[in-house]
Amino acid sequence: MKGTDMNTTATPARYFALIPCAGNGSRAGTAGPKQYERVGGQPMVWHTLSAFAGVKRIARTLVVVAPGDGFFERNPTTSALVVPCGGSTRAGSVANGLRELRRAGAVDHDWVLVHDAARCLITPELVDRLIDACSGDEVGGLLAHPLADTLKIEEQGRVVGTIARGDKWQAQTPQMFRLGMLRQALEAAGDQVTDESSAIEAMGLKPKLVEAGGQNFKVTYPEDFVMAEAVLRGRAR
Ligand SMILES: Nc1ccn([C@@H]2O[C@H](COP(=O)(O)OP(=O)(O)OP(=O)(O)O)[C@@H](O)[C@H]2O)c(=O)n1
Ligand SMILES: C[C@](O)(CO)[C@H](O)COP(=O)(O)O
Repeated sequence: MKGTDMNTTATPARYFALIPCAGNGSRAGTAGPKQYERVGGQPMVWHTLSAFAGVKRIARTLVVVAPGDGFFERNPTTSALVVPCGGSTRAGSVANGLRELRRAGAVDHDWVLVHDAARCLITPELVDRLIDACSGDEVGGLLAHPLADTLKIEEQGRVVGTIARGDKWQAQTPQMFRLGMLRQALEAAGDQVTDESSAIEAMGLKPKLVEAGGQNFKVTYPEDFVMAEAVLRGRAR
């Protein structure tokens, strides 16, 4: 499918945020899901949601949580739509969230910005940068950062090769695509793809890379909490 197929409708496209928040954070070593751990005095996902609440162009934010997750019932402080439709993989959670967005009134030519709950250092400025860079684009795109380290190939604990890094970028989120195109791409790609861009690439399309710096990292390992705290403390000064 070509991106232009999605542009032929009379109503202007709106922007929706979809936050996959249904993981359990096994690599983080926390007692519960890492997105609810406190960072900078608040549950991590609060920072994520308040960044999106600060973006005027976002019509609605939908948060995908795991079935049975009671966090938002116990802490009802967000205007986002929270739906317990999480899947067993991130891609499954995103696909289910897209279905819920349609139920909430989004249509195929609307843009969806998919963003990890665990990328809590996102800012309204970065979200706006992505929207500005991609809303005139046929395909869409993602925030990303050029790789700074040399990349090694490992076999049994030893280096067997080095990969040239000049054209390598670290994919971040949000990743922004038309709802209809993304739904089709994920359906075709299956639920093992690790980001939306991979599914779109598998359709032969080339998402746009939008430089976002290194602070928008995903809190994945225990030490990432310390770094996230430090960044938030620096911003509060
Ligand atoms: N079945 C899943 C798995 C992940 N996620 C969400 O996708 C984002 C990125 O995933 P990741 O960092 O891998 O989170 P977890 O799956 O929670 O972590 P881990 O892989 O260490 O278990 C997170 O916000 C997570 O909550 C989701 O919505 N549904
Ligand atoms: C979507 C993502 O954050 C882009 O870097 C990443 O692919 C998520 O991967 P994970 O396997 O869920 O950690």
